[in-house]
Amino acid sequence: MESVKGNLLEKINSPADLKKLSKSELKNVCKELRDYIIDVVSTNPGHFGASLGVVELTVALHYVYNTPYDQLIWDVGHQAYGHKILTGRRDNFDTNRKYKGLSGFPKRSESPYDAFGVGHSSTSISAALGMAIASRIKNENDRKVVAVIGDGAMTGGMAFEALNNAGGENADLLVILNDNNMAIDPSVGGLNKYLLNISKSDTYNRFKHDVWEGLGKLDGIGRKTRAFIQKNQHALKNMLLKENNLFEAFNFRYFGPVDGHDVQYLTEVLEDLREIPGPKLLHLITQKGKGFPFAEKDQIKWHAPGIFDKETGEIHRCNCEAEMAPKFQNVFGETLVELAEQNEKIVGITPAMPTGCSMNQMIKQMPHRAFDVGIAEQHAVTFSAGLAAQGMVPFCNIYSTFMQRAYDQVIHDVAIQKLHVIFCLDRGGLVGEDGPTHHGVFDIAYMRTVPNMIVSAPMDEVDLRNLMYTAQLDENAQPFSIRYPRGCGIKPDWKQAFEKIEIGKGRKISDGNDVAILTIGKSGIFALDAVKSLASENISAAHYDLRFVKPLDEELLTEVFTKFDKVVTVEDGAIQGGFGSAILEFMAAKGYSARIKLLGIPDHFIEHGTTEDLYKECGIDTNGIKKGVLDILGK
Ligand SMILES: Cc1ncc(C[n+]2csc(CCOP(=O)(O)OP(=O)(O)O)c2C)c(N)n1
Ligand SMILES: CC(=O)[C@@H](O)[C@H](O)COP(=O)(O)O
Ligand SMILES: [Mg+2]
Repeated sequence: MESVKGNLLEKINSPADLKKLSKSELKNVCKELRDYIIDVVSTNPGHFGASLGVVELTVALHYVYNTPYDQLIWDVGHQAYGHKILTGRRDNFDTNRKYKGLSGFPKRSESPYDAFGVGHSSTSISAALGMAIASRIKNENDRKVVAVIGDGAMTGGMAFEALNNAGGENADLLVILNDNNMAIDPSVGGLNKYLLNISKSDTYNRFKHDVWEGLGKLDGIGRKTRAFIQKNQHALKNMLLKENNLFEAFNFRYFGPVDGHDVQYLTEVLEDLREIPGPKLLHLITQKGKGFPFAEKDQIKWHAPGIFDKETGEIHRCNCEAEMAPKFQNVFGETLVELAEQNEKIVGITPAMPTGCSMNQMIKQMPHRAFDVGIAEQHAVTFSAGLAAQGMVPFCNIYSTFMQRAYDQVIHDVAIQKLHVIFCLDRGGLVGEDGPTHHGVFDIAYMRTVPNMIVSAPMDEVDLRNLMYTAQLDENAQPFSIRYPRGCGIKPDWKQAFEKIEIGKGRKISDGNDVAILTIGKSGIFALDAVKSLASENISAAHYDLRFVKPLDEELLTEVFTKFDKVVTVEDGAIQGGFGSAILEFMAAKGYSARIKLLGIPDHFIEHGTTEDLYKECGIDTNGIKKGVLDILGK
């Protein structure tokens, strides 16, 4: 447990303690809080740069607002470590993201200060509006609600749906746009250009700053005049900027841009804004990684760096890379470039995860054929459909969990029209410390129900490459999904010549007589070891890697159900409607009868922890598979 340095933070067990301090002490609180976040995250890895960027905002918000009565919603929530530390979780913050420890994101069940559970982007304004309207209905007129949303999250369509509705309702809420010109990678799109223009517009800012500073020197009258300016600043801005402010077009009063690292100034601004009714947007300019030079300098790497040395900035590499087994994402990234070099119709699309999915390689080498569309999964899918409708072959890479956002677009815009879009669902399966908001465990079920969709999952990196190669062939011009896990595979020698895979074809990995183990995707790797362990107990288990969930390899399954009357299926995915369900459907349709055990994710949300902890909890690791076989054999 890292010890808190300095004597202010160690006395803050809730925002009530913070409020006892004078404004002049807040700067020191920020320093201690920032140092504590650096200390803990350097040894207990998690999201990093984002929390450092909102230290001052976090202190100012809990100083001015009456949390938890006033409600504070953090968009995505990866920047809420300071919020957690100030709201009674300082002493157990070292359990952040650990199995049975604190969640890495705000979570209603964890604290009354966590007004809304987050993890997926762009939800905060909608949730805040719901709370504001509820307060209005309940006549809780003194209750305030604040949504803190980043410039990246603001590119999510849902944010604009909420702005529109909030403006129409004339709801009393404050949206704080935390603009650091970064998502995980640099922010993209027209909104980014617009925000840069506002932030850099000298005319307005110079006037604003000079007048504001001048007024600051006059206490009483200064405050009142400042409040007057704030109340009427949109007219002032229009006059000076002679342009309609995007947010005011949604009937929001726009305030800013304001320095997000001046805690005293921020506190005063928030005190004024708290008393102004109606929809308001405060535009803050912050720096991701603020106060930690390595993170300020390389904001992408320090979004979630892993374990690091806080003195030298050296980041420890994850084990698998040390063992030279590549990450699945890197195999995807390199293979995509290789295929694009030989097929000029190939284009790449990622909704704001170029580094996360390794499409940054294609973006760098072929900038006219690879697109980061912002945090906009629904748009990414239909943008891909448009590309395919004109003969391109889009590789649309979306994390399995984030693809949940775009399910209708997959059906309505791609599958019904049977367009040749290749969905690469990275992070398929349990992802570990990000927990239930990020586990990609529903994609097998949700993709296999879609007509015209080919659903596949490689067991290793060689098969990932060959599935990608197969998917882009003209003969397979239809919707195609390939799901693969976070982290590393098992094949250091993965870079082999492409081999076409027959659609729907699975493979027998090893023969056996007592039981058949059927796996899909990375679960097959655990089955390899389970078969060996069972053999040492004289149990002969056959292992089949089905490779496709749809279409199923009916020839292989006929062999299985002809030979075996005991079958175990394994998937890193929801059992309900998943791979095992597909096998049951096959059995029923063909009239086979066998004892069958389905191993996978049970019908509840799996919390956070290491993937080892979680695979064990779900019984889909080597020991879990072995136990499943022993159970079905009655041993
Ligand atoms: C729907 C969805 N898509 C993608 C992500 C992955 N993601 C997490 S944080 C982030 C960038 C957020 O940028 P911003 O809102 O500006 O916050 P910052 O990190 O700059 O503080 C992304 C793309 C997500 N959490 N949710
Ligand atoms: C907060 C968020 O949604 C992303 O930062 C996500 O945690 C990235 O996941 P990976 O670390 O698997 O890329
Ligand atoms: Mg940002």
